[in-house]
Amino acid sequence: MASRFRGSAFNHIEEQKVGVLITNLGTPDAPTPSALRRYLKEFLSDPRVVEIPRLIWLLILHLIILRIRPAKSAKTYASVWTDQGSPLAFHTRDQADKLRQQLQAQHGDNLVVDYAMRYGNPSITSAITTLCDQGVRKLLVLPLYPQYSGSTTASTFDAVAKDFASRRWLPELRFVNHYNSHPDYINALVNSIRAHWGKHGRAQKLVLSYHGVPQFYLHKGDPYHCECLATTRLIIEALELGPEEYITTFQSRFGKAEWLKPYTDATLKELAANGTKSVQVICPGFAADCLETLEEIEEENREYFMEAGGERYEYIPALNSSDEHIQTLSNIVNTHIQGWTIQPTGSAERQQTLQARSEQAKRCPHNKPRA
Ligand SMILES: C=CC1=C(C)c2cc3[nH]c(cc4nc(cc5[nH]c(cc1n2)c(C)c5CCC(=O)O)C(CCC(=O)O)=C4C)c(C)c3C=C
Ligand SMILES: [Fe+2]
Ligand SMILES: [Fe+2]
Repeated sequence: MASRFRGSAFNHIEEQKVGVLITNLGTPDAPTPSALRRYLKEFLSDPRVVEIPRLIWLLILHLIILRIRPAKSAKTYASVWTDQGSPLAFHTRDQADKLRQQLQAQHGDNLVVDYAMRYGNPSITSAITTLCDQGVRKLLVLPLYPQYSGSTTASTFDAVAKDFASRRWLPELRFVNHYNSHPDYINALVNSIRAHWGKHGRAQKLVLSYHGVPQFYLHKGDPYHCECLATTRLIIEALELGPEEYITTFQSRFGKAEWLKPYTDATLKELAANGTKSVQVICPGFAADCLETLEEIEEENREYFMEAGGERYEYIPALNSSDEHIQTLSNIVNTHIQGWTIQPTGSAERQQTLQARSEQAKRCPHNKPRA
C-alpha cells in the first residue's frame, strides 16, 4: 500500500547532523507576468497573509488581482533584477553560504546550513528533504524576519508543520520566533548607520521604515507593531537621537484597507513639504535588500521626497551578507542550538568507518525510502 508519509532516502543514527535552515519570504523565478502570477497566487492565497473571508478573497484574487497585478509587478521586478536573479534570492543564497562557512569553521561539517523560501523556490519542503537526506536529525529554522508577525513568521511555521505532517521520522525541531531586540542585531544596524554617517554625514531626519500589515492585525493581537517600535527604540537610544531626529514609518501597503501608520510615502512627502531638506531611510525589518527596499524605498520614495521639495535622500542598505550580519545570525544560531551535540568531523579514518557503516545502514529496514 502506498504510504502517505515521506521517508528520507537515508538517515541513520550514526549520521546525526544538526541542520540550520534560514528562510525568507520568496520571490518570483523571473521578472515575467507568468512567473509573477505563480508567485502571487501562492503568496496571496495564504490565509495568514490576507485575512478576509475566504470565498470573497479567492474571488477577488482570481477575478481581479491575478489578472492585473502580475504584469504590473513584473515591470517593477525587472527594474531591480540582476544577472544573479532577484535580489532577495541572491542575498539569501549568499547569506546561507557565508553562514555555513562561519558555522562549519566552528562546528565542523556535521552542522549543515541551507536556505528556503516560504513562497516559490527553493521551497521549504525541498530544503527539509535535502537536509534530512544528509542525515539531519536536529533542525533549527531561522526565518529572517527580525520582527514576529503572524503573516510572516507564523506562516513559515505553518509551512514547516505542513511538511512535517507528511514525514515519517521527524527531526527534532527548534524555531526562532524573532530577534527584533537582539543586542547583536541592534548593534549591526547601529554600526551600519554610523558607517553611513561617516561617509556621507548626517541628515536632518532618520526614517526607520518597516513593512506594513493591515491595522486590524495589531488590534487582533499581532505583536508586529510593538516589535518594530522596540527595534526603533533600541536603535535611537544607542544613537542618542532626540524625538525630532527620527521617525518610524510603515511601507508597502497593499489594497484599500487601513494599514499600520504613519505610511512611509505620505510621511516623506509631508516632511519635504514642511521643510525637511535631507533624510536617510533605513529598513530594519528587511534582512536583505529586495523589491520593497530597492524599488519602493530607493527609487519610488526618493522621487516623492525630491518632488515635494527635498534636496538630499539616502537609502541605507539592508545588512545583507555583511560580516557583522553573518556574525549576528551565527550568534543567534549558536544560542538556539545549545545542548545539541554536534559530532566532530573526525579523521579520514573515522570518515571511512562512518562510510562503511552508512553502507551497512542502507540495508537496515528503517532506512529504506518509504516514498
Ligand atoms: C497582501 C498583504 C501583504 C502582507 C500582509 C505583507 C506582509 C509582509 N511582507 C513582508 C516582506 C516582504 N514583502 C514583499 C513583497 C510583497 N508583499 C506583498 C503583500 C503583503 N505583504 C506583495 C503583494 C508583495 C510582492 C510584490 C508586489 O507585487 O508588490 C517582499 C519582497 C519580495 C521580493 O521578491 O523582493 C518582502 C521581503 C513582511 C516582512 C511582512 C509583514 C511583516
Ligand atoms: Fe510583503
Ligand atoms: Fe504596538
